[in-house]
Amino acid sequence: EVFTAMDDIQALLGDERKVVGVLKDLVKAEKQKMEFIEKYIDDFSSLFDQPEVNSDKVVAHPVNAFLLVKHLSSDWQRVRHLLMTNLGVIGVEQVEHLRGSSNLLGEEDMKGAVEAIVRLQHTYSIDEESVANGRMTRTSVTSPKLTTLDCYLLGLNQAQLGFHDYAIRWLEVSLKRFEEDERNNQPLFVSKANILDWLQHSTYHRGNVSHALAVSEQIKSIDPDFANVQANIGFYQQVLSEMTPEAVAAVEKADSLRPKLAGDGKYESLCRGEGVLRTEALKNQRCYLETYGNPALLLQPVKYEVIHVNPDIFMLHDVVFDSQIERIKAAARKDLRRAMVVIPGTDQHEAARIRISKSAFLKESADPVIPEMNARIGLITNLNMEVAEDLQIANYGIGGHYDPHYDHFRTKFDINHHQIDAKWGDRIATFLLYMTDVDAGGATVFPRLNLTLYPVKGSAAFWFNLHRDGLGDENTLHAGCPVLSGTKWISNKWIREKWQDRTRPCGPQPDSPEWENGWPKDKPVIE
Ligand SMILES: O=C(O)CCC(=O)C(=O)O
Ligand SMILES: [Fe+2]
Repeated sequence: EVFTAMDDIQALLGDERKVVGVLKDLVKAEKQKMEFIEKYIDDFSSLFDQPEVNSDKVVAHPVNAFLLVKHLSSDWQRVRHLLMTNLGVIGVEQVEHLRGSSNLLGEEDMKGAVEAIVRLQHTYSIDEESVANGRMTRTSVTSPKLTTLDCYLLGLNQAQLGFHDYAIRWLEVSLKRFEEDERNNQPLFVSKANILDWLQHSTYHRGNVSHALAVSEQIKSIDPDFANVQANIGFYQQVLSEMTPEAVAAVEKADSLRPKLAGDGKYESLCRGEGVLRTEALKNQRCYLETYGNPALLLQPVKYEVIHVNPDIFMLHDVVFDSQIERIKAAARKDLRRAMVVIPGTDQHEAARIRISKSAFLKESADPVIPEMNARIGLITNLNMEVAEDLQIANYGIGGHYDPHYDHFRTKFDINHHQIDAKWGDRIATFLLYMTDVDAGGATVFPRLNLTLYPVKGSAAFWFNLHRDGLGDENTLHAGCPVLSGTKWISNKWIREKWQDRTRPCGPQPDSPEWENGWPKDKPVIE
């Protein structure tokens, strides 16, 4: 896996500001060029296009003769030079030099960005008008109102990705904006027939042949020569002639009920904040201070917030310094940037670079901050770090998310999972450090427990994946919600099963013996 995501976009931005500067100069130069040529034309006209004056008489005037000679000699030389200088070519060279080959984004990147918008609309139930009007999020960062062409491109890319219901919604917005532009005499950068063409395509894919036919006929009335319009009409007529009127009516009815925008799964609803922050039973008791009797923690005990009991889930607060987080990020960037260079000997680069999330495991040798972190995690979880995996760093890109999953390998259906090595065993616990606050979205959710954990920079989610008898706890199913706005950086430490008996005794009972009435024994509540 490669590491790019938001960081990569930041890098693109710097170069792009220079590119825009170059283009501005270019437009200015091109305007001056055109102004001179226009003046060249006007000079001639003002000299000779005098009504009721004979051209012969005009050139008999010495000044006019001079002006005509000037027009044909020195002025022409200047115009000739301007016409021969192709500012466009110069501009292209400058821009491509500034961007460098690694900053060329392609179709895949476009698809990635479009897919992210679809996922965010779906997860957070955001309609396209809100997106198109710059009201996608309620954060301080806004987006501009989208143009007809923007909406059209979103629609056609969604159609190409097979999200036909979303495509239709976006193409309809595009159509509305097109008609507005037309009424207001605004320049049109896409034709109505093109918008309708993708609309008929997606409409057909949703099964509504009669409507696809109607849209195609509309295209034909605008432009009878539009590519494939005649063939499509013939095809749809053919398909319809083979359908019973009841079947046609049924699809029309089904299609007229626009699909629900919001994902109705538990995962999506928790991402939208429809869950709880901790179990009901823990409403009045939240935190205790933990030292594990360890002198190293006496001066600064760890603030354990109890989120859930069986499976045991905690939020640990203020576990690292911001300066440590910055060092971890820097170490990850250094390690991961190598993966995103152009593939040698080709002009290809990693596809879809702004998509989803990227991650990497960092060895202790990567940077002194890594062993420092590992030791700190051992101290505050009281678990043995000799049997833990390397620290994993992840950065989520636009719409980046992680579908519901277990961190453990062993299930009751697969007790000999190949990833459980004999020496270390399964992943007994997960320590998930949030290295950023997230503006909107990006929560960690537990669908079976109705829980939503919001990322807080410097806090860590910490939970046990295994029952005391060693079996994976299915209630630990969890997911990372799509990032709606902002950046999400996390570190994961997966701690293995072996040698953890001292602090996490195993036994025949699946659940924790240290708990009493939903609270850890002997821990005074603090607020
Ligand atoms: O991003 C999150 O909040 C969850 C990540 C996760 O579950 C994982 O990386 O295994
Ligand atoms: Fe996970």
